[in-house]
Amino acid sequence: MAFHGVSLGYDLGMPKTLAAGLNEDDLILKNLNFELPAGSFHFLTGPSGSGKTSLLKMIYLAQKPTTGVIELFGETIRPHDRAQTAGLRRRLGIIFQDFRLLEHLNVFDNAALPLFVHGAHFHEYHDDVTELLNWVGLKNRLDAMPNVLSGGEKQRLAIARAVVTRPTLILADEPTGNIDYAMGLRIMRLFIELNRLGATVLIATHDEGLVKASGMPVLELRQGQLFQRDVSEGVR
Ligand SMILES: Nc1ncnc2c1ncn2[C@@H]1O[C@H](COP(=O)(O)OP(=O)(O)OP(=O)(O)O)[C@@H](O)[C@H]1O
Repeated sequence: MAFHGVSLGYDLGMPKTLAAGLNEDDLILKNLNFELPAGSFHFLTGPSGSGKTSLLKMIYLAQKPTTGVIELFGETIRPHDRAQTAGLRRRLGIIFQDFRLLEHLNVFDNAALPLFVHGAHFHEYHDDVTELLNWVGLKNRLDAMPNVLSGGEKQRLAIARAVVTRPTLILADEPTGNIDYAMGLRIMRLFIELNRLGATVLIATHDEGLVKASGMPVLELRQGQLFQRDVSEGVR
């Protein structure tokens, strides 16, 4: 995954276009050039409003950059190429800040949905989905509907659903925002394990405690620029 000269500005909720007249001060993200090597693990930090969600959205192809080019899995993203978008998205696991669970499906079916959509059969994914839900502490909630779950339980379900397909790239937006520290550490261990198995991981977070405890490198957004911060302390 790589950004080449990527900038982003918003205009009335829509990404600004060059034709609208680019003013450097209007840009949320300014001329970003960086690469996330395959198999790497990074946190993405920065003050509220610094553009973390916007940056993730561009990677998962929900937001077109104002300028520049993004490469995903070795392909240059063509924003209007729907077939390409669908193909690339299949390799992504996304944990949204607002969970995006399906209210009419129970916990098990929400977690299994990406596999079901890919044509897998219940007997093929039953054990895997159950084990994953056990890992995120939802083993006793398999039949519960999303509307009775706590914020933390919804978040853990969203995490399970995002990683159930063993995606090539995992993007998470504040994945531990609603859960306690001990469960946050457990979730981090899950991400680290998936990373060890080959997934590239990028996690936007405000949680400096978890960042330090994980000891993984940090990309920090400040005033539209991206800085690399190495975290030497911490336990893996
Ligand atoms: N669709 C949009 N239209 C206009 N402005 C937007 C839009 N989305 C985000 N913004 C603005 O872009 C800036 C960056 O927002 P973004 O949500 O990317 O930041 P963030 O770092 O993820 O913030 P937080 O940590 O609070 O979630 C903010 O000033 C926000 O108001």
